[in-house]
Amino acid sequence: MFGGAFDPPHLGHVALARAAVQQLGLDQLRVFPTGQAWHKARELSPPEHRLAMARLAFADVPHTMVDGRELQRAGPTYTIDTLRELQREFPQAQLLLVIGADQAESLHSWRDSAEIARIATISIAARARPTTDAPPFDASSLPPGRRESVELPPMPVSSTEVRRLAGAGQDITALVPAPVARYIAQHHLYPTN
Ligand SMILES: Nc1ncnc2c1ncn2[C@@H]1O[C@H](COP(=O)(O)OP(=O)(O)OP(=O)(O)O)[C@@H](O)[C@H]1O
Ligand SMILES: O=C(O)c1ccc[n+]([C@@H]2O[C@H](COP(=O)([O-])O)[C@@H](O)[C@H]2O)c1
Repeated sequence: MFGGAFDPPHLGHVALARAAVQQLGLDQLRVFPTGQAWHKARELSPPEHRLAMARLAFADVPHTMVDGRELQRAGPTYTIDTLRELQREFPQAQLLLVIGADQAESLHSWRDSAEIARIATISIAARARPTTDAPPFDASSLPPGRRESVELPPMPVSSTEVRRLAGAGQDITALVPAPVARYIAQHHLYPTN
């Protein structure tokens, strides 16, 4: 399971997905665009756009599919709900939760985080800090459970930066897959405020 707002999906997400499939030997990676992100201050772009962009972004990643169920669920999105559904659907499967190091730092505050860590192997990818003088991400508060690491060269890209550049009318083609850049332009997403 790899969840995110994907507003928009960028090359860091795609590199992380590829590395996770390869390094963790996954039979399948399911990408879940978040429905209502209770933990984000800003309102996310409409679900249909984030779903369409995720499908474009991850189309060429082996063993990977986009699963839109969190977008259809009423109320705030909780990862534990999705993991419980996956457990019921695939009772024989070993479940892994793929997250960036920034999310690993706050996972202890997610709903039912101890149960998340019991159900799924927490698989953490390194993530560059927004500024070079900031301390490294700290995953010491993770609840007990199985762990994996996903090696990823630091990719200093974020959806925030893509939105900022797009809003300023600047080139985003080095930061997002080409079909996503075209989609953003066609649908006039992220206009300047
Ligand atoms: N550059 C990156 N390197 C490693 N992991 C990343 C990177 N960008 C995002 N992730 C991980 O991908 C998942 C989904 O991230 P999300 O969709 O929130 O992107 P974001 O770039 O952090 O967005 P925003 O800037 O809007 O907060 C999270 O687990 C996050 O840690
Ligand atoms: O379940 C929770 O309480 C919870 C709290 C924060 C984040 N998450 C999930 O973590 C994933 C990455 O979140 P984000 O903020 O990096 O887009 C995404 O799938 C979110 O739904 C989940």
